[in-house]
Amino acid sequence: MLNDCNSFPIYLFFILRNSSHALYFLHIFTPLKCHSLCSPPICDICFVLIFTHLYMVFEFIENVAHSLHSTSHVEFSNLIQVRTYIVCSIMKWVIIINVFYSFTVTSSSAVSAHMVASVIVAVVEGRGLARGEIGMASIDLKSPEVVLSQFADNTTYAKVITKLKILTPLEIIMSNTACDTGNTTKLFNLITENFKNVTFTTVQRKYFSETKGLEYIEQLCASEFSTVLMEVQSKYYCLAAVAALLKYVEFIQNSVYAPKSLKVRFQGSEQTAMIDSSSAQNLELLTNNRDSRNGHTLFGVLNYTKTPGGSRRLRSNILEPLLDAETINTRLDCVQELLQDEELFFSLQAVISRFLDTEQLLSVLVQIPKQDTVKAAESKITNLIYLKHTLELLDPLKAALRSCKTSLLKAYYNSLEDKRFGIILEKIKIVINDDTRYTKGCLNMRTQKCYAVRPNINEFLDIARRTYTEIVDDIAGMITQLGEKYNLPLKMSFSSARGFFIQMNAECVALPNGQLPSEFTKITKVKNAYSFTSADLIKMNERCQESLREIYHMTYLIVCKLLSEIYEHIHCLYKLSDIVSMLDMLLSFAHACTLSDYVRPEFTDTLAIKQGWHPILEKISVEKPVSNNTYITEGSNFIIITGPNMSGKSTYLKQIALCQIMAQIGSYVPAEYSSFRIAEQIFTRIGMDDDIETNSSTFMKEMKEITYIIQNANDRSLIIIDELGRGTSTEEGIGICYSVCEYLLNLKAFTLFATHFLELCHIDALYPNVENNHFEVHHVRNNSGNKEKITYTYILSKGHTEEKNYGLKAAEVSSLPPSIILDAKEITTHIARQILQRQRATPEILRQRAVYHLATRLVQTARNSRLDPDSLRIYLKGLKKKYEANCPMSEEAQTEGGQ
Ligand SMILES: Nc1ncnc2c1ncn2[C@@H]1O[C@H](COP(=O)(O)OP(=O)(O)OP(=O)(O)O)[C@@H](O)[C@H]1O
Repeated sequence: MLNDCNSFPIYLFFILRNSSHALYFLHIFTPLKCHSLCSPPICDICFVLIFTHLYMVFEFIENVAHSLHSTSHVEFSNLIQVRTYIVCSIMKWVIIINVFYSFTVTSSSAVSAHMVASVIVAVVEGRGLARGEIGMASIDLKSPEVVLSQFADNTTYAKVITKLKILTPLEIIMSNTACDTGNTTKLFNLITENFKNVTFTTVQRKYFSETKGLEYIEQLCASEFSTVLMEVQSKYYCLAAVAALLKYVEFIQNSVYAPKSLKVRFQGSEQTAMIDSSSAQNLELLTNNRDSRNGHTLFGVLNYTKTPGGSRRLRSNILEPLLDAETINTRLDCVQELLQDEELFFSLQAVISRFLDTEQLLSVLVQIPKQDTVKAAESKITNLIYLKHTLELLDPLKAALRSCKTSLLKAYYNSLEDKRFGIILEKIKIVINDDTRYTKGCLNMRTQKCYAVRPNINEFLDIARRTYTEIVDDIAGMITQLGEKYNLPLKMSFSSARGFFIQMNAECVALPNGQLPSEFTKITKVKNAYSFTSADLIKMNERCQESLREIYHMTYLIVCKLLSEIYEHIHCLYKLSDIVSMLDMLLSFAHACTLSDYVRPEFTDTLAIKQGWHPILEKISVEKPVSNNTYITEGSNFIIITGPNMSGKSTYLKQIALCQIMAQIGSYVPAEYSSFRIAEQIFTRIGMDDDIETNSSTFMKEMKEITYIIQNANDRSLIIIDELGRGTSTEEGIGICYSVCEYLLNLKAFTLFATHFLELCHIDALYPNVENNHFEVHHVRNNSGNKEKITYTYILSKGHTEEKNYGLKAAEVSSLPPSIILDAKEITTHIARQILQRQRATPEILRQRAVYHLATRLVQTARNSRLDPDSLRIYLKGLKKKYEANCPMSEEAQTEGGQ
């Protein structure tokens, strides 16, 4: 039964006296992690509790040691005693520092706290002939939305892995048949390999039942989203997955979802652009390759969101940009209006920043706990206060949106006119006090919860509250008396861990013997502030807790009744959370634009960027990056980019992909002008400089990535390839690059291909749709005139680079010893001479090559033109045969030319 913080039985409270002991106990004696909202292996609360307990133990020993010294006249120089005293003091401080550190870390990462994984995914694969057919269902524990998907995947299971990486799951569930002893499926192996840090759970195959899945959806799906039933009725695998998922979530959360309360959505892979996980990593969309903590990512550039929902939405949009130009333009219209109307921007931002996590709120509201624990009661009351707070923000939100002009903002305004919001608020106001509101600080919130329900609704509640008030007053009175007794400036304080305690500023107080009166216990001192308690105060705290538990229990019953009355209207909150997160994201886009001169993108058949720059580089560097132009059309859809090392090739390639993603999520773009063709997939193959793998595995990684691109690319893809073939020998590298290029040239995908193999540049002679571009560098001789220095312009120009041996030049700039560079130069010249000799050919071979290249080019032109390709091919084949009959090709030319 003890499987998580949320679900441990209530009797533990009594056995262990209070919840903190219970949590502590639970974490020590159960190896399972918390499933609620804390991350494995132990949640922050329990971490602090354990340290608090350790602290108390050491404090006790320290006090004993100290009192021995003062009372029994034992020499303090007694070695054991001194040691005990010192060790305990040190341990005490270590604990304080650790707890302090844990809080600092928690607060510093508060911005990203909502990014902590909270998604559980169930995956199932078809068997026999249906192998490769994948069903997936996921639920975010912070949001009551179930997302289903079903698709066919190939043997590399790239789609499943990509989808899972986008979801960043906390836990993955699969059927136990996927890993029968000694007989694991390929999908199982791939998932466990790729998600090493994710908890993996297998459940019996019988729970993957499509009939049960359909029943679940019929029961739980809110009527507004019930059309999903039509979509998924015959999608057996996603139904099977959702059955196992919901059963499992109910089990771990120890609660069931209220009927007709969940949003259920089917997500086909065709609505959003696909970005595979390694491309997302290469492009530094969410994590920076050098430092996973810093915000030098596309997310970091665009994230000025104020709510957790807004930030989650931005994250998911970056990973899955939109495909529909109309929807994107609707978003862009909003961003434009926000940029033009400053008042609208600031008033909207002010309201949005006051919203709490609406999705999480909904998620808790639609769950019915299986056991009525104090924690469950407290959480329901808190959430009702949050709900009131959220609904009270609707009027200011509507006021901010009232004068807006764009269709999306107007639609949002109209959605907020939904009468159900008013009905819910009215019902809440009948039961809950008008001045009950969400406030910061645990004592404030405790008071709000305690007095939330109006008086005269339940007379026992009123009596309990009076008792509670009297105890709190008694505590305050007792502390004042203690202050007067000892003539000390004592203050009453409260923390959720300690309850009420006493604080004193020691700055202007001279303590007799430098010590507090012996009546005070559990003394801690941080800077100049003493915190302590007394035996009486501890007793009063317990009485206070007791009466609070009663209050919570009675309030909970009233709140549950109220919630049962408003459940039927609660689905309008899905709409609200959608509106809030979307507005937050659009405001964030507008905010990013105000910090840098971005431009509104257009959507055409051409990728044209005038003076575009890299958005992340701009954030990192002091100076604005050098901007460049890009022009890719169907007629010239394959750009080869050359240039010396460090000239800016990779940066340029990434910049284009980032601009494309920004445009497709509805953001403005870092450029003077930009037009994009909607990309259905964005693929990148970019070598990582800090790859610690061996050369051979780097090569295998390259091959895997390129295979993935070849298998999945289509005419509407954007493909970025940087330094392919660098993990093997030059000849083989060129060979691989050449054949990959030829394959990709058959597609109308927009491809940018950066390479150091200058031999590839000649491919433009065969394919008219290939264009060569290069990065210019300048050579400057130093004062003595014998050493050359390269200056990088980062400017892209037409044609391929004329630079030779730039690797050697780059090496010269580095700290490689001059003798080695001299050797390298000699060897390079020798090899180059040998290659030249091998390449020398007779005039006849040269003539035949030229004719053959012409024929191939004609075929290519025919392929790219809109003429009837079959008749043209027959005509050209005839021509070729005729030519071969009259003038047979040499063996060399034939092998080179292929068919
Ligand atoms: N447009 C730019 N404006 C300013 N600085 C730039 C620009 N492009 C690149 N740089 C700087 O130059 C450095 C090297 O760029 P990059 O890695 O793109 O070169 P590269 O040609 O791909 O090098 P290599 O061939 O060795 O991989 C970057 O880290 C960046 O600091």
